[in-house]
Amino acid sequence: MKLKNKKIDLKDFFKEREEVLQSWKTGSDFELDLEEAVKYLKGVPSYKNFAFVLNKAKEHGETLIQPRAGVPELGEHIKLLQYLEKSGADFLPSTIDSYTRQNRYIEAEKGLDESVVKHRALLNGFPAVNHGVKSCKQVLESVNVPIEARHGTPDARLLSEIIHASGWTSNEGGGISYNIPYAKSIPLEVSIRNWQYCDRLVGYYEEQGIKINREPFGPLTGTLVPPCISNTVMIIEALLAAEQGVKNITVGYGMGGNLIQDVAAVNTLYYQTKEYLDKYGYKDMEISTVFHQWMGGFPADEAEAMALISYSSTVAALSKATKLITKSPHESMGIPTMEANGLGVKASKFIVKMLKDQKITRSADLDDEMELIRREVDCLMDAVYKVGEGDLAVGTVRAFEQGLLDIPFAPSQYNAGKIFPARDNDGRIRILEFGSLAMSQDIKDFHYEKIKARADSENRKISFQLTVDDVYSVSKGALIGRPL
Ligand SMILES: CC[C@H]1O[C@@H](n2cnc3c(N)ncnc32)[C@H](O)[C@@H]1O
Repeated sequence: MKLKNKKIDLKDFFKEREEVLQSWKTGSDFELDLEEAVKYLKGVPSYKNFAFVLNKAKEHGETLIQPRAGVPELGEHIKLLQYLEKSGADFLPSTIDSYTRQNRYIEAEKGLDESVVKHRALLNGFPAVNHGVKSCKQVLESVNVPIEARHGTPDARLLSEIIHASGWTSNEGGGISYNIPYAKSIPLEVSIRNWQYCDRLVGYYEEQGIKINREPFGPLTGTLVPPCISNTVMIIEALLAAEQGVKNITVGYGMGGNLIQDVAAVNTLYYQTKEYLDKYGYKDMEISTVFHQWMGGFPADEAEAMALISYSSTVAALSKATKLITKSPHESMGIPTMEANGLGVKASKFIVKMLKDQKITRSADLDDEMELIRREVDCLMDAVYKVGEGDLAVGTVRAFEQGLLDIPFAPSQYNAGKIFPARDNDGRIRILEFGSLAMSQDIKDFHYEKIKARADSENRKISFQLTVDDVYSVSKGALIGRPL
């Protein structure tokens, strides 16, 4: 099918839906009949509707807390979510396992069965497709806050059908953000088209009067991603979703580490997402932002990990992001215990409450950083529309093919991987090697100057070593990877 950024015709959607529901046995559950699903979704109380709770938080200038969490067994997963709700989570996830993310439902089934027999988690998340709608409804009915599916799935069509029919009113991901950082060999035109389907399903529910939130995955590879790149991907995915009828969108940003740059990035992300949605005719959009606590390497020491979680929460609160995705003191080891996950929620909530009525004073420095990000994003967006001859979906595929868009440290063969970031003397993420990134010369010169100043202050030449040192520095307790 020829990719284009156009709302999928309902007739074509229903036809494709038949195939999607046949891709695993739980797809034929009666509860997936759309009338059934609409009826159930209309019965979800507003305090468990993700879009409703987000809109309210935005109105009151609140930053709400959400962890990641998912274990294979239904009973254990419910216990985990109830514990995290008690720890103060305003939203709950269900983090989906890696087999499900690759549509490998046979292995997910085996892992789930073995987990039940051995009463041990043998999957790294909750296999929602294998559980099916009935069990996913049980998860929702066991908690008192909204639930979102969090995963990393290039083809999330069946997963999205099942979680929404189960009353989970938010879904994370997108055709770029759940492909390039997660998969090696999925063509972008495939993942973008799959996510147009997921967004069209949300558009269908919106047409029935049901609000559903969509959250593109902001951090991408979570390693020194320049704000202009993640913001551009967010704006593209917001535009693609809006074309399919999505109305409630949370655009995301992964903490970079420098306070001013992070606050600038979140605020510019919000304003430019709104600006581009307005510009392309999507007027009645409800936009919010989500800040992800540090996504790079974590210190092993639990006190240092908690300090990093608290610092991340401070930045999130000062950026006035609508939502904050938390980490735990077990981050450096892997999936946290329930208790450790709860500690991350509690500490984050405490900091956010302490900063509720405080804000960063506007300054020339903050304004300059916001203006820089705005100009960088405009350069990239202009290039995408140009190379796509006006079509955003086509432009995105071609921009990645030509390296005009390029995400650092991504595994995908469809990503050029020629761009290298490094921090400047304040620890702000700059671009050391631009590859073919579509950026104006004056901006390139600015980045060079900033990195040169840092290299000079460290008495060393500009080289890829700066990038390498910065990849590891935070886990070693410093923002900038200075020579010893
Ligand atoms: C995007 C990567 C993040 O997701 C986290 N993560 C992945 N799977 C789970 C999981 N099953 N429970 C809690 N956190 C999880 C992981 O610790 C990392 O912080």
